[in-house]
Amino acid sequence: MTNGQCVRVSTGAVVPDCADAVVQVEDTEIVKHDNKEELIIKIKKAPSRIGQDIRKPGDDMRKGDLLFDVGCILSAGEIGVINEIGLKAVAVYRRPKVCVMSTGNELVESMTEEIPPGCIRDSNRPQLLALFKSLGFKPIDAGIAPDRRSDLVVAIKNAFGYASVLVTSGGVSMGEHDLLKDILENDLGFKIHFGRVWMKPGMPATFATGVIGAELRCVFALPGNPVSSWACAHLFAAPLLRHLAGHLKIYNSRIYVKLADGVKLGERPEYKRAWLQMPDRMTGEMQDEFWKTRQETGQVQKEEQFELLPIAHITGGQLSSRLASTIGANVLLELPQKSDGLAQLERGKIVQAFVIAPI
Ligand SMILES: Nc1nc2c(c(=O)[nH]1)N[C@H]1C(S)=C(S)[C@@H](COP(=O)(O)OP(=O)(O)OC[C@H]3O[C@@H](n4cnc5c(N)ncnc54)[C@H](O)[C@@H]3O)O[C@H]1N2
Ligand code: MOO
Repeated sequence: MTNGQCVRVSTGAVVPDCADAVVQVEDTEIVKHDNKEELIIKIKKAPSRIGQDIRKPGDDMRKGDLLFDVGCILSAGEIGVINEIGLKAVAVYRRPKVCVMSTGNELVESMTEEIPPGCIRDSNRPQLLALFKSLGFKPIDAGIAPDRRSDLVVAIKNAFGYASVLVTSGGVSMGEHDLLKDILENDLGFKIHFGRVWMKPGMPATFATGVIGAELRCVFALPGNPVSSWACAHLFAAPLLRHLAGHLKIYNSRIYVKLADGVKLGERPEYKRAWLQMPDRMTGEMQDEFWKTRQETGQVQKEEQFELLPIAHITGGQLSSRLASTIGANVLLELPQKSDGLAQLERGKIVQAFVIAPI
């Protein structure tokens, strides 16, 4: 190629050394050709600068750039980059294993056709197994154990043959069959770090650690009420598992949301299940102001000024037994307990919420 000449290149192809800009084919016109090759090309729109549409080696990343920080999650994009640069091996954390066990004489396998009087289907184990799997951990089904000391001791010891973290549900409140805490402390010699939390649902949530087979073991003994075990798994068990998986950010993201309806406050701080409705688009006037502020100050104004906060709809009845209140929920609203001056929150009030599922 010399002055006044050009060649056709495809996107991504090598540009000849002597060329210093690329013109898009739609900005050119063939003036003359001999049925095999273009002979004269008219450039309708001249390149605006030297180097136009040429990517130089090192434009995407340079030697010495830090691409992945310790504790980062290898999602689709990161895996793409690993392959793009031909990295043959990366050091990763092992997915933590977690055993899930239901306890209770009243429980039967969920697929049982005829449920004997006084029995119920075990829904906690399948929901907790599903939750841990969806979060990227390796859940192990440790079955149903009856409320009998000797059986529970054997079942817990067995579970620790498969994983160092055990999540149980049921048997942690005040009933005569609620043996878990006593067994952990007295039969297994575990230390109970907390055994009651001032929250709803999940007040009897228990966390204990101990040594079995020369290894540190952790137990979350969660309340049997299905929503209680579900909420405590999100709030307590998932952060520990994320920590073991090497995540730097172990807690669920917290965001501000606006209540779609007024809500009465309870005796305990409460995590209500809710789904988020994204607010309507900004009006034209709001948009003008939004962009003007951004241009002038480089700052985005507080979102609530633009009515941009998501609106939280509580998912019907919030009894700890009503597992259907988890259907479609993507946040846990953090509501304070009622106090002398505050018995309810009005519609439109802004509260904080833990994100528990894609919004
Ligand atoms: N006297 C008191 N009673 C209760 C208290 C209290 O402080 N004093 N706390 C209440 C709270 S809060 C909760 S939460 C529950 C938790 O009790 P447990 O953890 O001992 O759970 P269970 O009694 O075993 O079960 C409660 C409830 O949930 C059902 N359940 C249990 N496991 C499953 C399962 N795998 N799948 C589906 N449903 C399950 C069980 O049948 C009971 O109906 O205690 C309150 N009581
Ligand atoms: O705290 Mo319990 O979990 O209300 O039902």
